[in-house]
Amino acid sequence: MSGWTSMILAVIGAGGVGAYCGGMLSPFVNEVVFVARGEHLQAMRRDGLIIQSGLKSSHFQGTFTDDFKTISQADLLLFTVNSYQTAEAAKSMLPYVKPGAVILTLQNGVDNEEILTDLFGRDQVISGIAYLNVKVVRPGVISQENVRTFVIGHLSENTQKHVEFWNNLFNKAGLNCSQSLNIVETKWVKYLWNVTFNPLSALKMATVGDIPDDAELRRWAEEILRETVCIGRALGVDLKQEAINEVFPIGERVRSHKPSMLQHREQGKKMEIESLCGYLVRKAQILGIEAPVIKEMYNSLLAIEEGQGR
Ligand SMILES: NC(=O)C1=CN([C@@H]2O[C@H](COP(=O)(O)OP(=O)(O)OC[C@H]3O[C@@H](n4cnc5c(N)ncnc54)[C@H](OP(=O)(O)O)[C@@H]3O)[C@@H](O)[C@H]2O)C=CC1
Ligand SMILES: CC(C)(CO)C(=O)C(=O)O
Repeated sequence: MSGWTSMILAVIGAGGVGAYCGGMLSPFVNEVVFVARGEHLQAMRRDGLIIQSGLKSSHFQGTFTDDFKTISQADLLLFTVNSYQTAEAAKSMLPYVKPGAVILTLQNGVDNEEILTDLFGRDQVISGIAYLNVKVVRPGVISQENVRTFVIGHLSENTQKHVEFWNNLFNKAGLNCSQSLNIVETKWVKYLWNVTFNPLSALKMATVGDIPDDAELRRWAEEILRETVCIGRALGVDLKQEAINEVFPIGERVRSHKPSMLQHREQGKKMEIESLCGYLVRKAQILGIEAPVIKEMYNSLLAIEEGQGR
């Protein structure tokens, strides 16, 4: 791969995570194409992208578009749509991704990689985790608070050089990034946490700290964790006991946090139910594993979303 400064970066889904990363990376590449839509796109076209971080507000320019043809010259593609949008966005970009371009997904969940590699092959996709707290506060404006840490890794050894490239680019832009030699396992460790806390918090409108404080909610969370570990291990993921033991202590450190699923419910937005619960329900069924609590979460959350008119 040539130097960063000659590279074109396309952000597929320039909402919170995508626009934040695209903006931060923009001084270090030749051009950034931000793929977005709706009012958020209109605002960025009119006023550029604004990122608010603490008291600082920064302004970024780029190509703002909803036309996937515009990504055809991109060398690097950052894939940051919500997981329920993955299949549709990936199919829309498929005809325009040039040979040799590398796609990095920073989405939550563990099912997006499967969809992307089915379409693009394992040598064109790498995976990562964003430990971030960003959101679109109003069209064209992203807020970022506290952490900004990333871990990325290959899905095929042939792409390790691309991982090193992205890792250097992120660090150059001040986005603390490290590499994992087993990104699937690293993603599952974050997934264990998300599955334990997000669905329950959305269902009960509870903060992270409310869950261990209530005996019944804690018992459910423990069951969800146990079922998820069972499914993960049956899928061949080496989930270590130390990582499992850390799930509740991490929850204690972020007691007042409202997981993204709860935030989405409160805002009347679609929740990542399929990626967090549906995926596990389907895998459990294929593997012949009992997962009654996850199944219950899944059905209850779908009913809530249905009730919201979706
Ligand atoms: N926000 C955070 O702090 C973190 C989020 N994540 C994960 O990152 C992923 C993205 O989250 P986040 O950035 O918050 O989500 P956002 O909803 O803010 O961003 C996704 C963006 O992609 C756009 N989009 C989706 N499909 C298309 C399409 N076909 N064409 C054009 N634009 C499209 C959406 O538009 P529209 O709104 O119109 O659908 C939206 O603007 C999720 O998996 C999330 O769990 C991970 C860590 C932290
Ligand atoms: C890590 C954390 C808590 C960051 O918001 C998250 O992934 C979520 O809320 O879904």
